Amino acid sequence: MKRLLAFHVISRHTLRLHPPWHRLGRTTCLLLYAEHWICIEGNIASGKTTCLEYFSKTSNLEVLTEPVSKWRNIQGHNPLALMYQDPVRWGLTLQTYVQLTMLDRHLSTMSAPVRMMERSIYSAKYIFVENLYRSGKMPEVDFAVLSEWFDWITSNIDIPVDLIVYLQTTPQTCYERLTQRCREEEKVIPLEYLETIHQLYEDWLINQMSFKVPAPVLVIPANHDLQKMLHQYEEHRGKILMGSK
Ligand SMILES: Nc1ncnc2c1ncn2[C@@H]1O[C@H](COP(=O)(O)OP(=O)(O)O)[C@@H](O)[C@H]1O
Ligand SMILES: Nc1ccn([C@H]2C[C@H](O)[C@@H](COP(=O)(O)O)O2)c(=O)n1
Repeated sequence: MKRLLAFHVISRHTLRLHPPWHRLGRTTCLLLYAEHWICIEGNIASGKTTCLEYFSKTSNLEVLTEPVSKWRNIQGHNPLALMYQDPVRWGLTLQTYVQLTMLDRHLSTMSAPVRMMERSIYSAKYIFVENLYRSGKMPEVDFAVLSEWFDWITSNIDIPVDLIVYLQTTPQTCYERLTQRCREEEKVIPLEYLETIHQLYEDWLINQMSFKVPAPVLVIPANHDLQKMLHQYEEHRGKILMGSK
């Protein structure tokens, strides 16, 4: 359901940001200005950033990429690399920081009525933390601390999501794209890791049998080459951006 931004509109000066609207009455403006929050979800290297880049050219749309650069450099430390080197020791460190930075993304001031965000605080917990814990690489006490933090955040803070776009790939496709992208920290990732992440995503968003899904899910098959992917994004543009059929 869309939220009407009565107080948002006034406090964030969005009337000033969208000049043509100042000619309408305030009530009309408030009724017109509804937020639409989209989260792009998918396995590692499934094409999320590429999808966001494509939609970033759309007017009245704000794109929020995952804060990976922060995860690779916090005051000179690289918790992403540390986590891949020794997940038992550094999993909690990375995931605590991921949770904080994703929350910060969710709560950042909106500059456009439609917001497209890469992943979410939900997938951080339901996919990556869950994976560390289930694979025996996160001690129970670390998992308990992260879970209490997550439960507190999601029960006390409104984190709006209207649509989840799931880029559905095979783990093999992701493995090939990840190898081609060649991010230094990820060179240690085996195909089996991507298979586990894939299964967690499928259980969450397709089978809907693991965790609560916070919004309707639009599945886009994403094994295709770039040209076909862009074509699909165009085909689904209305559904993605406005939630229309
Ligand atoms: N449809 C596609 N076909 C082939 N390569 C792709 C496609 N989409 C993205 N890539 C490439 O795959 C790599 C991972 O894509 P990226 O968008 O960074 O994934 P993510 O953000 O999901 O990790 C990048 O090198 C990107 O250029
Ligand atoms: N909660 C998370 C989120 C992401 N990661 C890792 C996975 C990748 O190595 C990297 C960025 O992911 P991408 O955008 O390329 O899919 O961060 C994690 O470990 N925990």
